[in-house]
Amino acid sequence: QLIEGFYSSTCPNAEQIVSSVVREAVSSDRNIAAVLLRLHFHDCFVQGCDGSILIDGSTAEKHAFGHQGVGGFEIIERAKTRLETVCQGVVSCADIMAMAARDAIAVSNGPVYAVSTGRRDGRVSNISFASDMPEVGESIQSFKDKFRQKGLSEKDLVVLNAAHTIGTTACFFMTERLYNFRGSGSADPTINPTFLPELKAKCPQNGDVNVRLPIDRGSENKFDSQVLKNIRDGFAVLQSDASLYTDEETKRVIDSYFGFLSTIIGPFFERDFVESMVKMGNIGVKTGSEGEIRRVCGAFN
Ligand code: HEM
Ligand SMILES: [Ca+2]
Ligand SMILES: [Ca+2]
Repeated sequence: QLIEGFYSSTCPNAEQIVSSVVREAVSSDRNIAAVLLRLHFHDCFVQGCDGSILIDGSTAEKHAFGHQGVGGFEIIERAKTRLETVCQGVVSCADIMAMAARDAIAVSNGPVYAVSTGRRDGRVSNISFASDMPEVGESIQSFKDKFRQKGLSEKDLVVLNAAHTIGTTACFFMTERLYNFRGSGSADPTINPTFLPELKAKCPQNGDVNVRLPIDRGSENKFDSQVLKNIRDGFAVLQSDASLYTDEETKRVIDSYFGFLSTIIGPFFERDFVESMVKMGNIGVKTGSEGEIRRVCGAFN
């Protein structure tokens, strides 16, 4: 139901406005690209891609534990404010996030693609509705189930997790993996032994959990398939990423991008990523007369 260029007559500059807001934000802080990409994912996984995550208030969804560390709200609001001055009440906050994620990928040297629009903003945002968010320490089976519930395959699971090719994580998400993996009292055995001391040095036990480290070692600002190589070689930073190589099915997906013929006949990571992003951007969308077009992204009308 979404279409490319939904705003081409009602707000012809919509995409350009979002893109310039994203570019400005990224030029003052590179990591904003990753933040915006993650924001769209977190929006889509709870109540669909409907802006539910943007609502302010103490009982709102954004405060759910599953959304820990999510940000970029002020960038979306800035784009919304500019859009309201040129086309009042036309562009949804849900679409702004989808466009911003697309632009964030592009500015990180990732694939450029047309984003479909026409999403409307939801009227529900509740702190207790975020249980669909996958959390870093869950099992691979649980990740498969949670993606499957959203209509996403094992391949989508792998390819979308490769969004971790850009961005950072707080040590907060590393503690269990480094010091008490699944209750073992020691580190995740899949961590390459040459990498473990490096990770432990960055995130010492009982150290500051707010310290951040790149998720894609050596390539955190570039949108590429390095993250999949890192996962294969034991250089995954997040436990959830590492778990993708502990399962036959998801392992096969990762390996498929490095096969002998993959550079010639595919599969091609960037093309597959776009395909999966488009699927993710369609989760539970509200269209037509459903929902509303918010005046500000942080509040219902
Ligand atoms: C099993 C699924 C996933 C899990 C468990 C997971 C977990 C995490 C965690 C723990 C972080 C660190 C957050 C922080 O410290 O602020 C993170 C960051 C990130 N995630 Fe995921 N993630 C998953 C899937 C995805 C997907 C599908 C996308 C997008 C398509 C995505 C995009 C990102 C990005 C771009 C960052 C970096 C954010 C930043 O630099 O602030 N993730 N993820
Ligand atoms: Ca949502
Ligand atoms: Ca990278």
